[in-house]
Parts: sequence; structure tokens; C-alpha cells
Amino acid sequence: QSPPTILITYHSESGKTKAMAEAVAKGVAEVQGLEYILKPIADVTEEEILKASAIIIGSPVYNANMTPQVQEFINSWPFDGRPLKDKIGAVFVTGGGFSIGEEAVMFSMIRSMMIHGMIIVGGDELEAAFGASAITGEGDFANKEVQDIFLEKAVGLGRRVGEIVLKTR
Ligand SMILES: Cc1cc2nc3c(=O)[nH]c(=O)nc-3n(C[C@H](O)[C@H](O)[C@H](O)COP(=O)(O)O)c2cc1C
Repeated sequence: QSPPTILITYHSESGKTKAMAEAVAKGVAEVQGLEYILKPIADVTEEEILKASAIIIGSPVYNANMTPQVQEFINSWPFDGRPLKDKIGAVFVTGGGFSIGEEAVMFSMIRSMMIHGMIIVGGDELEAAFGASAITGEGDFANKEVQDIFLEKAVGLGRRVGEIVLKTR
């Protein structure tokens, strides 16, 4: 039997959400006995979606919504027969500022996953309860790489999803 695969996919224009995605992958890689695919949503095939035991999606916050690309991606998922039902789902986001859309975007993606019958998993830390999020443009966090405090939430999310995939397979 081949190891379960975790699909980690994201949209990123200026690299912040990509950095979070790489940290999620690092967390998944800490768990033995799994494979993962890490790629932008534009490159994901339907076969990869169907094969994955878990899908972890990342979006930047655009005007308090997920980006149109992420929404289109989710809207493109196969629905007839609900083939995504009982797959594990998890989310991560990056937003410029505090409390100007991040949590709304996490729940928006989670709601869409739940329409497909997916089982939602949050991060390892309390501070990543709904998924991993990073502030990238306000105060001390502006004009810098994504800070470790946020990357660690993403690592914890990947690790937890990996552990839960193995427990529930
Ligand atoms: C069109 C647009 C709208 C945005 N709207 C918001 C917003 O409503 N709230 C927020 O926190 N950040 C907002 N941002 C900032 C981005 O979410 C933030 O810079 C993010 O980290 C970019 O991710 P990326 O580097 O992966 O592209 C917006 C950015 C753009 C380009």
C-alpha cells in the first residue's frame, strides 16, 4: 500500500503565502510514513485532488476574502458523488494587517471544504486553532520575511494534519 499523500497548495503573488506553505510542508515531513505534494493551485491536477488524503490550502487575504484564484480552485473541485467527503482539510492564510480579514478567510475556506464533506483540522497551537495565519504588513511585521512566530504555526499545522491522517487512515 502506498503511503497517504497530503496536498499542500496555495496562491501567492509576493511570496508570503508560499513561505507559509513551505513551513506547512516542513511540518508534514516531520511525520514518518507520508508523502506530500507542494505546489501552487494553478498547477494542481484533479487526479492529485482525488488521490490526496488531506488537502491544506493557503490564501492571501484580499479585501477580507480569499483570492479569486483560490475561490475558483475550490469551485473547480469535483462534486458529483462527493469524492472529497471524509478527506482531511486544513487552511492557512497571510494578511497584511491584524483582524482585517484573516479569520474570515480561514472560515470561508473551511466552509467550502465542509460543503464537500471534508473533516477540518486546526493547527497544533491554540494560536493556530482555526489554521495557521501570518501578519505580513503591519507594524513590526511590515517589510520583512514572514516571521518565525507565524512559520511555526504553519509547521505545527502540517505536523498535526500528518499525524491525524495516519491515525484515521
Ligand atoms: C488586492 C489586495 C487586497 C488586500 N486586502 C487585504 C485585506 O483586506 N486584509 C489584509 O489583511 N491584507 C490585505 N492585503 C494584503 C495581503 O493579504 C498580504 O500582503 C499577503 O501577505 C500577500 O500574500 P502573498 O505574498 O502570498 O501574495 C491585500 C493585498 C492585495 C494585493
